[in-house]
Amino acid sequence: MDVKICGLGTEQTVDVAIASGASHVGFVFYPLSPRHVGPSHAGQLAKRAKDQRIKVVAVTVDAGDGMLDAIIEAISPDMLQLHGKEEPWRIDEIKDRYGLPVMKAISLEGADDLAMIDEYADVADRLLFDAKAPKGSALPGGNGVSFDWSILRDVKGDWFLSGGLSPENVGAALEVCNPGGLDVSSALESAPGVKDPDRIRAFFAAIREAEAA
Ligand SMILES: O=C(O)c1ccccc1N[C@@H]1O[C@H](COP(=O)(O)O)[C@@H](O)[C@H]1O
Repeated sequence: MDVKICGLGTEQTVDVAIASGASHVGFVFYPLSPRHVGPSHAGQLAKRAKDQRIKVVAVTVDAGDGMLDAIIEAISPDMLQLHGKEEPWRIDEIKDRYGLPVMKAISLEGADDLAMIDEYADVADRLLFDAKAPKGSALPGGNGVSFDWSILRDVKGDWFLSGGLSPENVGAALEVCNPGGLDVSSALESAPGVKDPDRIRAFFAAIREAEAA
């Protein structure tokens, strides 16, 4: 299973994520986020991951071409994660312009929201299901909020699950749905934006335990 550790900001935590088993590392380019990294620092972190053959994901929110140009120049990502309100036509445009795989985040609360899948399944290379942001949150993702995973029980495909995953609940999530990948951020932090190496290790230990059960 793919596992993406998102919102990394130091060489140490990039190394811990990779040593623990991450397939993907994510860098957040959204100034309102406590996990925001500037292109030059992200470039150094991304190089570290690429040297270890780990996929680098740039997380953006309704970014314009100028911002995407700068991110791609700085970190040469393997994938773009679009975590805003990007519509299908914009995803087509981004794919045409950059030739990179795109993962589109879809916010879910209840089964009615699954209709969004049809809208994006053909245009995005991968879908990522996240919880809807709480009212008033400045962030469209990275809120540490979960949703009812059972609505995904019959959803086919190689999608990523995210939204409030943690060492404590990832086993339960894997019992009720069948993602191709897991994406986690805020529950692995000791403070907003500060990843905790022990929490990263604990997340992978919990996945291994669930897979062995
Ligand atoms: O992590 C952020 O700060 C962030 C900001 C803007 C868009 C997306 C962001 N993170 C993504 O949110 C989900 C869920 O994170 P969490 O585990 O609930 O904290 C994940 O896909 C991150 O890539």
